Parts: sequence; C-alpha cells; structure tokens
Amino acid sequence: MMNISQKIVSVRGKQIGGEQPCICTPVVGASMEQILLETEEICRKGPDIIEWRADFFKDICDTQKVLETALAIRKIAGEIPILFTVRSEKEGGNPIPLTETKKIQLLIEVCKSQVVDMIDYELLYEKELVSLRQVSKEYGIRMIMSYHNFSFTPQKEEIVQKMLKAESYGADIAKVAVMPTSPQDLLVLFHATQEARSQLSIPLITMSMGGLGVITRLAGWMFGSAVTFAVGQNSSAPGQIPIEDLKDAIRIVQKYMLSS
Ligand SMILES: O=C1C[C@@](O)(C(=O)O)C[C@@H](O)[C@@H]1O
Repeated sequence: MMNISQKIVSVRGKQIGGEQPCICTPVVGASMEQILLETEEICRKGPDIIEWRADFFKDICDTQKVLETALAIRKIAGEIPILFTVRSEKEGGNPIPLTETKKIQLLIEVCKSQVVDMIDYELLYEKELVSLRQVSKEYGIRMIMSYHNFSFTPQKEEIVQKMLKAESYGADIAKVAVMPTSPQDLLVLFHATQEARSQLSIPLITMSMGGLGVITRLAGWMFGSAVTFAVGQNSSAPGQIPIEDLKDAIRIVQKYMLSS
C-alpha cells in the first residue's frame, strides 16, 4: 500500500479532505424563485457546501439567467462554498436540451463569472474535461471529476481506477457514486475508498446510492470519503437522507469513537 501525503482543498475556509467530513446539500428547484427559497431553507440547516444541480433549472439554456440565478444563490449562501453541477442524463441527471458542447460553453461562462467555487464534470467526456480543466484553473474554480453508475457497483479495482484517472486529469477532487445490489457491494465501495485514499493525493468522495447504500453516506468518512450528500429540502439522488439525521448520526459515531 502506498502512503501519499494528502492535499486538503480549502474553499472559503472550508477544509475538504480534512479531519471532518463535509456535508453537501443539493438545490434542485426548477424556477429561480423555487431555487432561492430552497437555498434559504437549506442555509438555515448549516451545510458545509451547497450544490446547485442546474440540470433541474428550467432556464438552463439561457446563460444569462443561469448567471443571475447563481449570483442570487451566492447572495443567500454568503461564505458557504457553492458547487455548480449540470449532471449528464447518462449519469443520472435530469434531461436537458443542451449538447455537450453547449454545456461546456455554459460551464466556461460560469467559471469566468467566478460566482461559484467549484464545478463538477463527468470523467466520461475526456476531451471536454481537459479544456474545461484549463479554464476552471485559470479562473480559480475547483473541479470535481466524477463517475456515476446507477445500475451496479463495478469491481473495486475499476472504482479505484476511476479516481486515479480523475487525479491524472488534474481534478481537485475525485468522486464516485455507484448503485449497490447487495451488502457485499457496500464492502466493495468501502474497500475501494480506503485503497484510493492510500493512492491519491487529492481528496475523494464516494457513496453507494439507494436505501441499501445509506450506511456509506453515514460512514464513508471513516474510509476516506471527504464529502457526504444530504437532503436539505429535496433529494438529488436515491438514498440521500435529511441533513439533520446525517449530522446526528456522524456526531453519535464520533462521540463514542473518541470516548473509548
Ligand atoms: O454526484 C453527486 C452525488 C449524488 O449523486 C449522490 O448520490 O448523493 C448527488 C448529486 O447531486 C451529486 O452531484
């Protein structure tokens, strides 16, 4: 097992990949009004990061409206880091009428605006990934490179490979979300997380989705996952639980881990 010194990604003072797991809460409203109400509600619950899942936004094809909405989210979120994601339909996102090229143009404009702190883009689109990485770096926007599998859990080696690939493409953070079909798959995910943690220098995020995967959202940090996603008002993926419950569960485990 290699032992690599691990980088911490610091965003607006929030440490991603530090001692404590960060909780990220998605915003999935369709209209600007819904998005802003949802953001207000979520902010009251104290997430570490807010993810705007813009693939749910009905005006996603209008760059100006996307930028205006991002700015309005920023005004509410204050210093809470904002992650901007347009999840592709192929990896579980809401269907949108944008081609991959148009989507990249939008992501570039969002990076240039510097209103958000991070973007997420799939490892699936290698060519686009490289150009987007250059632009995001130029504007100081952190980039998560991700892989999602809504059908099954690949072998441990494949999961680790996805994260190594993200690092080799210059990701700030590598992310993998997979679907378990048995409790054994949860062990695979935990094991892959632990192994990736020993091989990568960047922070990583992993989770198993669906009801069966809940334990990975509660305990992934013990194996090296830096962020866990929770529901603020509405869920963005199967198996997410309310932020209040997630905070309680982590607090209880940490309380007894530290006291014994
Ligand atoms: O990729 C992820 C992780 C996620 O799919 C989850 O399972 O919690 C939720 C998405 O909003 C986010 O972009």
